[in-house]
Formats: sequence, structure tokens, C-alpha cells
Amino acid sequence: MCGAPLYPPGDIRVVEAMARQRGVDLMERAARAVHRWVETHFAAGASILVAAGPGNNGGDALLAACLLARSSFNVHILLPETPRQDEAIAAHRRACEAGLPLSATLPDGFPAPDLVIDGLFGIGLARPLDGRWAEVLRQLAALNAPVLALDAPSGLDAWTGKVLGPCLAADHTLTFLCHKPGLYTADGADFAGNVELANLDCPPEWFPAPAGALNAPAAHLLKRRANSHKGSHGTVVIEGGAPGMTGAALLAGRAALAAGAGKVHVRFLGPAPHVDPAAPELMLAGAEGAPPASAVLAVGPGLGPGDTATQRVELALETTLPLVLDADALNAIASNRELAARLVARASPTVITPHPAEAARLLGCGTGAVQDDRPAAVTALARRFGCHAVLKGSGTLIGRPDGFFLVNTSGGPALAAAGQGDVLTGLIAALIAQGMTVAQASALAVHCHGLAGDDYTREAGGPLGLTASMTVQRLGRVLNRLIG
Ligand SMILES: NC(=O)C1=CN([C@@H]2O[C@H](COP(=O)(O)OP(=O)(O)OC[C@H]3O[C@@H](n4cnc5c(N)ncnc54)[C@H](OP(=O)(O)O)[C@@H]3O)[C@@H](O)[C@H]2O)[C@@H](O)CC1
Ligand SMILES: [K+]
Repeated sequence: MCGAPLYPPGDIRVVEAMARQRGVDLMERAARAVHRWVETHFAAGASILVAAGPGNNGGDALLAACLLARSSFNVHILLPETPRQDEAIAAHRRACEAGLPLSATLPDGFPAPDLVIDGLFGIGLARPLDGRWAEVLRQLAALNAPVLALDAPSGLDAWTGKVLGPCLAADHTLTFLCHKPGLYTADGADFAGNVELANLDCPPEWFPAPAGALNAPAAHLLKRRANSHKGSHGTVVIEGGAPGMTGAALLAGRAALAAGAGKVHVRFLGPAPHVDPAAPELMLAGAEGAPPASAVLAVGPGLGPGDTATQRVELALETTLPLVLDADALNAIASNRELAARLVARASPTVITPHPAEAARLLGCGTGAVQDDRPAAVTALARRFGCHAVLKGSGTLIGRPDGFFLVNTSGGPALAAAGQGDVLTGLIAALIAQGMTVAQASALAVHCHGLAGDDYTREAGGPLGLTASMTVQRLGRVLNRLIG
């Protein structure tokens, strides 16, 4: 279920120190990885502008420049500030000894190179880039050349994915040692381009326990026996659909059907439609009385505010059913301490699926604070409420109650559309109904939902036009493909 491990900057520094103690030169290894990457993508003789910063990110770039120049690439180094750290100082010396062309500013009329290597700032970025550095980024962007970022795009916080002031957008990022969540979540997807890892051959025993991982869920648990029937594939109950928001509950129900749930009930707070013509398989009724004894319960799509909504959430929390809480169910919990306490005390499997504004209400902070540090926010949600948390948005994160989190790498702006959250809710519920744990179902649902968006974007030539209803129609195909 977990893919490549993620380590916070402090832990990366520990590995770095361990390598130093053992006489392993990680900067040399990083430079070789850059050299290999360039050789794979460009022919000898290609012109490469290597922008090197004052720290070890710059050191990587300077050593890579030496290797590239030796392999007949046409290298020019832009070094706005003399390096201040030992390893970077040594790398600078080597570039000078090799007689590489080097300037502190970009010469007037500098022609667009075949490639810009961004080795200005990596995980050591400590504050927004301003003044001279902002101007350097502007000049590099104005060259309109492909950009390879070393470790992380300069200006992006590699852990949170937050852009700190100006940032140089990369077409590719070659990241060192381990993946970083910030390359995928928040602003990361807009600035990092295609991400590749150069692990620098560090043995796993040098690393502490990871804080998280990339999301790489398994789908084989959904494989069906020939000798099965609808009762084998679970029951989902969706509660929501207050007056004026019928569609949200229907979308969740349709998604649950499309994802393979055996039976799906949709229970409305408003008047229940007699039939859903687009999915007549759905069983529609009013949301009255206790929820059924055996099902996966999803409460929230179109639930709306008010006493009845609060009561439905309260009843849901009282059950021992696996529970998916979304949208207004989360707003009810955020505004009612007693409901929040019941969620915390709940022992049965539970997942909450807030978007950033709902997450902010649950955490009692502003949406900006959630987006400033999405890994911290998802971890706080899962820990505080003692359940699994899916923090939606670019680079959806999935938090476990013990603080471990997954970063999803599929999906994109095609999914930034009305009703997509309802689809995800129905999808998660359907996967739990088919026997997956809440953790497995959340990870697979988020991945699958993202792939449906990616498939559409590829086929349509762009992200515009994918409706939630169209996503529902794609779920079965994506899941079958993942099951293999
Ligand atoms: N970890 C590993 O295993 C490996 C790491 N490696 C590489 O090292 C990189 C990390 O190196 P790093 O720690 O020297 O940080 P880096 O990103 O070069 O920046 C620090 C410099 O920038 C400065 N500075 C910061 N913010 C600033 C701002 N806004 N505006 C202006 N200045 C600012 C800061 O100065 P100060 O904050 O003290 O003013 C300092 O001088 C990592 O990303 C990877 O590429 C590889 O060699 C292989 C293995
Ligand atoms: K960089």
C-alpha cells in the first residue's frame, strides 16, 4: 500500500551526516546522477546553463557542471553568490580549476540554452526569495528553456509544497536521496514537473522510520470470485441530499455502484426522488430512524446544515458501522463539541474526507494555515480525531491516526469540479463494503479517482470538461485495470 518513503528535512540531514561519517560523498553521487540524467535526455554539445546557489544545492550543480563539461556539453555557470559551505566551496574550486565559463550575472543577450539546470536552492530554502534572487529566477524563466531542478525547484518548500515567494517552475525535478511530499502536494505539482528520484545508493539502514510515503495502493483485494453474488460485495448507505442538494447524494450513490458495491441505498434529508433514471439500481428513501445494522455508512454529501443533519451525524457516530464522513457532516462536527468528542471516542473504522476549508474548520484555523503545511494538517486531523483523514486538494494526503501519511500522486485540475468530492465519498464506501480496511479503501479510492482524472485529461487533451458524472462512468474501468 505504501510506496517510496518520505523523510522530513531533519531526518535527511541525519542521513547526510551518516554518509559524511562513513566517507561517502553524496554531492559527488548527486552530480553523477545529474550527469546521467542529462546524457539520457540530451546529445553531447547541447548548451547547458547551470545556475548554482550559495549552499550545497549549488555544490551539486557545480560538480555536475564539471562532469558535463568533460563529456563535451557546452556549459556556462551562473553563480550569483560565492558558496559559503565547505563542500560547495570545494565544488566551486573544482569548477574554477577546470576553467569553466562562470559569471555572477547572466551576460546581456545570453542565448536561450538547450537546458537550464536549477541548482540554486534545495531543501535548505529558509525563507522567501527576494531581491537579487527573485531577479535571477525571473531572468532564468525569461530564457524559455526547459528547466531541470536539482532536488527541488528553487522557491518551493520541498516538504510542504508551499511556494515561498517567487519560484522557478521546472519541467523535470531530479530529487536526491528520497522523494519529498512538497513535490506533489499544494504548489508542488505546478512547479516540479516530472519527478525522478536519484537515491544515491544509500542503504535503507541509514534511514530512520519514515514519516510518510507516496501512495501506491494494492487493488488485488477487489478480485472477484466467479461464484459470487451481489450479497458478496457489500452494502453502502449514503445519507445526505437535503432539499436543493439531492444531486450530491445521488452522485455518491452512483459512484458506490460504479465501484462495485453490491447494493446501494441513498437516504435523503429532503424528499426522496422515486427513482434515479441514470442509476435505477439505487434504492432511494428518506433518512429516518436508525441506520441499517449491516452496511458501510457514508454521511455528508448534500447533508446541509441544521438540527436534522446534526442528528443524522450523531446517529451515525453511535453505530459500529464503518463510517465515511464528508462535507456538511464535517461542518457539523466542527461546530459541535459533543459530536467532535463522539468522533474521537468512536472505536469503529472511520474516515473523514475534508477539503482544505473543511479541514480548517475542524482544526480551528484558517484555510491558509492548512494549505501552508498540508502534511502537518492531515497529521493533526488524523491524530486529533483518532481516525483516518483524507485531505483533498492538489496532491491529496491520507493521514493515519498514528501520524503516518500518504501522498497521492495521481489526479490533477480536471478533478477540481463540483461533485467530485461526493464521488470520492461513494468510492471509498464501496471499497470498504467490498472488504477493504478503511486505510486500504481510502488509499485506493484516492488513487483511482486521480487516475480517472488523468485518463480524461490525456484523452481530452486537457483538464477542462470532466464532470463528476463522467468520472463515475470511468471508475469501473480504472479499478478493473488496477486489479489486473
Ligand atoms: N541531503 C542530502 O543528503 C544531500 C543534499 N544535497 C544537496 O544539498 C542541498 C541542501 O543543501 P543546503 O542545506 O546547503 O541548502 P541549500 O538548498 O543549498 O540552501 C542553503 C543556502 O541557501 C541560503 N538561503 C536559504 N534560503 C535563502 C533565501 N530565501 N534567500 C537567500 N539565501 C537563502 C542559505 O543561507 P542562509 O539561510 O544562511 O542565509 C544557505 O547558504 C539539497 O537540496 C541537495 O541539493 C546533495 O549534495 C546530496 C545529498
Ligand atoms: K533547486
